[in-house]
Amino acid sequence: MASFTLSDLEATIRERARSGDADSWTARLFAKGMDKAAQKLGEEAVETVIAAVTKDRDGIVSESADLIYHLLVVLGIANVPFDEVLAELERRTGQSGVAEKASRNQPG
Ligand SMILES: N=c1c2ncn([C@@H]3O[C@H](COP(=O)(O)OP(=O)(O)OP(=O)(O)O)[C@@H](O)[C@H]3O)c2ncn1[C@@H]1O[C@H](COP(=O)(O)O)[C@@H](O)[C@H]1O
Repeated sequence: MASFTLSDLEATIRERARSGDADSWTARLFAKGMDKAAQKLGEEAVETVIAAVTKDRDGIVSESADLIYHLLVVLGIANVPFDEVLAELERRTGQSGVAEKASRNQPG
């Protein structure tokens, strides 16, 4: 079980973004802004999908790591703390996804 948490990664991203270092991928993405960061997030999502459908297990692990990192960068640029996403996930516990979807599709 990894001891590294998404909070650790979020803190690193915040620190690297502030650093403005030219050799920091994070700082470069923050400098380029949301459009570029969101584009990278989309690319990593597609690469994760490709790894999944081709049953490339190592690829799924590696592309998921890229995907999650870039999601945290996008959240950082949007000033959304990851804790807010966790709170939303917590709010959803206890309700099945199927029931939630059905409740959204009620007429009126
Ligand atoms: N987890 C990551 C992480 N995952 C992916 N990446 C970078 O994201 C970039 C993705 O670029 P590309 O799309 O060109 O790479 P690719 O997806 O392999 O694409 P292909 O070349 O395969 O098409 C690469 O430069 C990766 O190094 C990351 N960069 C940083 N981090 C974390 O952020 C920390 C700070 O990094 P810096 O900001 O670079 O100091 C690091 O110590 C890590 O903990």
